[in-house]
Amino acid sequence: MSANPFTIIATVPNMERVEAILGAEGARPDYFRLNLSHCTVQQAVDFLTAYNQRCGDIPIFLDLQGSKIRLLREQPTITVNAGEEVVVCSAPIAGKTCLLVDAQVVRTCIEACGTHPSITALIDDGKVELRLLHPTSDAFVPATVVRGGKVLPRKGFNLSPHPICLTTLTTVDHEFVVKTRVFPCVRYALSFVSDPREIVALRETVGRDAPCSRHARGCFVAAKLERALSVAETRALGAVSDEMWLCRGDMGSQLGLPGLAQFYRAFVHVMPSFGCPVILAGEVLDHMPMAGISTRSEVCHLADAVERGYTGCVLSNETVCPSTDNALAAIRLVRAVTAAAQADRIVGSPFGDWWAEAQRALAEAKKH
Ligand SMILES: Nc1ncnc2c1ncn2[C@@H]1O[C@H](COP(=O)(O)OP(=O)(O)OP(=O)(O)O)[C@@H](O)[C@H]1O
Ligand SMILES: CC(=O)C(=O)O
Repeated sequence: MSANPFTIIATVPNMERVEAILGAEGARPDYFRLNLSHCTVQQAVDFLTAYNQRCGDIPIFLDLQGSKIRLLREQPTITVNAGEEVVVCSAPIAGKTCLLVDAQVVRTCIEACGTHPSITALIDDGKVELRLLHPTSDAFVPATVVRGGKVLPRKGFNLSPHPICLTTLTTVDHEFVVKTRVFPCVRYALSFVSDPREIVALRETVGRDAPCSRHARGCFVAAKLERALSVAETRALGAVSDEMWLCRGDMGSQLGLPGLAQFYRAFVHVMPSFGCPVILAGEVLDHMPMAGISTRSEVCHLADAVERGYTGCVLSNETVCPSTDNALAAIRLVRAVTAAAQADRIVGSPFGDWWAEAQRALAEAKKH
C-alpha cells in the first residue's frame, strides 16, 4: 500500500473519545484537536495531563478563540422560530428571548445598526439567522428571527464583515496558552486571524523555551482562515504560519454560500503560492455524524482536495458527534478515500488507463 500523505486532524470532546479512537482498528488520525472554546482552563489542563500520559506522541491542536464571536456560556438552550422577536444582549432581560453575547459585541451591533439599515447575524454556521433591527436602548439590539432553530451556548455568532481585528492575543487566550504550553504535544490553531502580528504574539507568549516550542519558529501555529481577506493579507499570514486551515463553516457565514464558491474557486489556484501547507476544514463529511454514511458528493470533493494539493483535513462534528461508531467511520472513510485518490494508487487501479489519459490531457493543456 502506498503512503498517504493526506493528514487527518480529529476533533475530540474528551478523553473517552480519544480512547475510543485509539482503541479502534484503522481509525487513527495524525493529530487530535481540542477546541478550547468549549472548556475552562482547568478542564483543558486536566485533559492534557491525561492525554500526555496516554498518547503524548500524537500532537494535539489547541484551538484558540482569537477574535471569533460566540454566544456566551450562560446562553440557555432555546429554540427560536422564524418571525419571532428576540434581543441580542449581554445579560438576561426579563420578558425577552435573549441571545447572549459579550458586552463589546452588543456595542458593535448597536454601532453597526446605526450605519447599515439591514444587518444579518448568523448563529452556528447559519443554522439560525437574525435580522438586527434599529436599537432603541444601549442594553440590547432587537432582532427578528429569519431562520429558526435551536440555539446552544458557545455557538459561533457571525456578523459580516467581521467587526473585530486583533493584533495580539485576547486575555482569555493568553491564559490558555500560559497554562498549556508546558505540554510538549501541544500545537495551536488561531481562529479568525487577520493580522500576522496575532501569530507573532502567540509565539512570543509561548516563548522559545516552552516544552511545546519544538519547531523551527518556536511553537507550531495554524492560522484559521475564516473571514474575508485579500490575497496579500492571506500571503502575509502564510509567511508567518506553519500551516493554514481553510475553515468553510465560518467562511460560509462570512461570505454567503455563493460568495464562498466564488472565493473557493480562485483560492485553490493561489494556494500553492502561500508557501505553507493548507488544510481543509469545516463540513468535510457533514452527513457522517447523523447518517453514518457520507454522500457521493463529499467523497468526490475529498478526491478533488487531494488533486488540488490540500495536505489534510480537520474533522469537527464528524468526530465529536454522539455516535462513536460514526466518528470512527468518518476517520476510516477519509483515510480510505484520500489514499485511493493518490496518483500512485490510481496508476495501479482499474482506472489506470483513465489516469494515463488524464496526464496526457493535462500536459497538452499546459502547452497551450
Ligand atoms: N470539548 C468539547 N466539549 C463539548 N462539546 C464540544 C467540545 N468540542 C466540540 N464540541 C461540540 O462539537 C461542535 C463542533 O466542534 P468544533 O470545535 O469543530 O466547532 P465550533 O464550536 O463550531 O468551532 P470552530 O468554528 O472553531 O470549529 C461544537 O459546536 C460543540 O457543540
Ligand atoms: C473548522 C472551523 O473552524 C470552520 O469550518 O469554521
